[in-house]
Formats: sequence, structure tokens, C-alpha cells
Amino acid sequence: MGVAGCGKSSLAALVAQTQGLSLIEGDDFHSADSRAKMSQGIALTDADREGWLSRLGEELRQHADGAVLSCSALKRQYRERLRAAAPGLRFVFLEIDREQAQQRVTARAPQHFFSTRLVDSQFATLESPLGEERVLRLDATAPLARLQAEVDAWLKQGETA
Ligand SMILES: Nc1ncnc2c1ncn2[C@@H]1O[C@H](COP(=O)(O)OP(=O)(O)O)[C@@H](O)[C@H]1O
Ligand SMILES: O=C(O)[C@H](O)[C@@H](O)[C@H](O)[C@H](O)COP(=O)(O)O
Repeated sequence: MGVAGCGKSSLAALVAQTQGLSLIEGDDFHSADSRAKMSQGIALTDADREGWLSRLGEELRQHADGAVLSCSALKRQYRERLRAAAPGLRFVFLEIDREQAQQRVTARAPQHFFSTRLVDSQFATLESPLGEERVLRLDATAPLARLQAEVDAWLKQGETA
């Protein structure tokens, strides 16, 4: 989880591969309207995210043996929705500052639907998950291989907040 550009999709793919788990790419479950909004620089609302979170919860339920989900999960209420679908769900919080996120989103813009104008709204919406159960905070600017190793170690050792 984390704001656009923090590295969710990149890290989730690596972790799924090394753990031998299915990958659920959250972006693939947005409605066409939501994708159009985001590409036009219009931030999603709770109502826009409602159906998306339901679909992601359904995906989690269908992968009861485990899966890796990349999902912004910016607000606590969104995370609670996902936890309700998958009790014991763990969250890796990729923390990044606004400047770095903006740089990454701008660099990938030619190949990605997400508007560079939405980074500020991602930070305005973000409610930090620190203090919630089963959350690992990582520095999103560390090399991907190191992040993946940290997640693997965390999964192996059990819960560490
Ligand atoms: N740990 C990292 N170090 C450097 N660049 C990264 C890292 N993680 C992701 N990136 C790059 O940042 C951009 C955004 O990553 P992405 O995985 O699409 O983030 P998100 O899914 O959170 O929006 C991509 O160009 C990706 O290659
Ligand atoms: O909740 C939201 O506002 C959206 O989920 C938003 O965060 C978006 O889907 C991604 O962040 C863009 O795509 P990336 O996941 O690649 O950033």
C-alpha cells in the first residue's frame, strides 16, 4: 500500500514471484470510469472506490491460500474493508515523500494512465497505517531487491509492527 508511485506494483510482483503466490494487481480492478477520471487528473472519491474495494475483497476471498495484492489502500476504512475479506491480512506500507512520488509518477507518465496532477491528492487522502496491526513500514526509496528481502524476512518471522 501507499501513494501512487511508491512502488506497490513493482514490489508486489517481486514478492509474489519469490513467495510463489498469486498476484492481484489492484489497478486492474478499477472501473473504466475511475481509470478515465484518474487519467484526466480527477481524484477518486470514496464512492468511486466502493466497488473497487468490493472487487478486491472478492479476489482476496478467492485466494484463501494467500496472495499478494497491490492496492493504494490510502484510508484506514479501505484497509478495514480488505481485512474483513481476509482476516490476518498484512500490509506493507511503502513510505515515500511527495517530491520523490511526483518524480516517479512524472517519469512513468508516458506509459501509465495515472495523471501527474493527482500526486498531491494522494498525500491529502493518505492516512498512515502505522500503529495498526500487521503493518511493515519500508523506505520506498531503498533498492527493490532489498525491499523484497525485508518483506520475505517479515513474512518468515511472523508479525512485527
Ligand atoms: N524501490 C524502487 N527504487 C527505484 N525505483 C522504483 C522503486 N520501486 C518502484 N520504482 C519505480 O517507480 C515507478 C513507480 O513504481 P510503481 O511500482 O508503478 O508504483 P505504484 O504501483 O505504487 O504506483 C516505476 O517507474 C518503478 O520502476
Ligand atoms: O485510490 C486511488 O486513488 C487509486 O487507487 C490510485 O492510488 C491509483 O489506482 C493508483 O495509485 C495509480 O496506479 P498505481 O497503483 O500504479 O499508482
